[in-house]
Amino acid sequence: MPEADIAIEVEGLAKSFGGRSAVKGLSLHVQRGEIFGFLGPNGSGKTTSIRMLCGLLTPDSGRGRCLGHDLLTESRTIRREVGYMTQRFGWYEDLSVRENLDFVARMYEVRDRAAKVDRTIADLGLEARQHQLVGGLSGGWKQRLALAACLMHDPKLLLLDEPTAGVDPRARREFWDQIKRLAAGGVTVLVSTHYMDEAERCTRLGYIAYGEMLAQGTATELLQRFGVERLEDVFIEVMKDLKDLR
Ligand SMILES: Nc1ncnc2c1ncn2[C@@H]1O[C@H](COP(=O)(O)OP(=O)(O)OP(=O)(O)O)[C@@H](O)[C@H]1O
Repeated sequence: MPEADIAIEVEGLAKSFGGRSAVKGLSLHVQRGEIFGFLGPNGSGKTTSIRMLCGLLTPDSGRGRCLGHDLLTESRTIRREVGYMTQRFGWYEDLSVRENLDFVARMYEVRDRAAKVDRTIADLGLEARQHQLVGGLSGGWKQRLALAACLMHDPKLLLLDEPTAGVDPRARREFWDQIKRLAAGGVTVLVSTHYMDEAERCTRLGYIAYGEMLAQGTATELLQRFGVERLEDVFIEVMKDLKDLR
């Protein structure tokens, strides 16, 4: 596969905190334009993995590349080129929608900043509320704004950590429509989720528990491999295998 077609290729990434292992040897290959879903119980290492992939956390061991840049030596470049949406959106609640977006655009040194902020506000349909404080927006709007903000510098790789937690079904559907459009345009997406209907929308899935990637594949492959009909049952089977191994 030509290198340009691979967005993420990492081998054996590991990270411990205070002697406790959070991620144990994560290996992952994600092709450009894929939507890769991270599934796993709370505390299984999804956020830690995502932070290593976007250059925010240095792995204790392992190696690899994101968007062709070395994870260990070019983490600054990676940080500038990926869009990372955290579980908590991290808005300045006492600044307006426009001020928040302008801040993000400055941080990423977006060219034609004012025009980009204007376009983002128009795309969101938030013209009438651009001067409203973010603290007064609903959860659904904050989430839309968060996605728009992490797209301002036109990243080729999006890392989304439980991006739809706590938003209503309609907002989730709109969110996923946008993700599909972005992926069709060549953006690679890695998304962690606890929702099985979202897992079904991913091109491939990885199940993580206790810091280990226990199974990977398309939804169809995983259902066949474990002889079950629903993705949540794959999860149960994966956890059973884990118990047998311990
Ligand atoms: N900065 C940190 N300092 C100490 N321990 C940490 C830190 N970050 C994560 N951990 C620990 O590492 C483990 C993995 O956490 P992580 O947040 O990566 O899991 P997760 O799969 O994203 O969980 P969730 O679904 O709840 O978000 C947990 O035991 C967590 O307490």
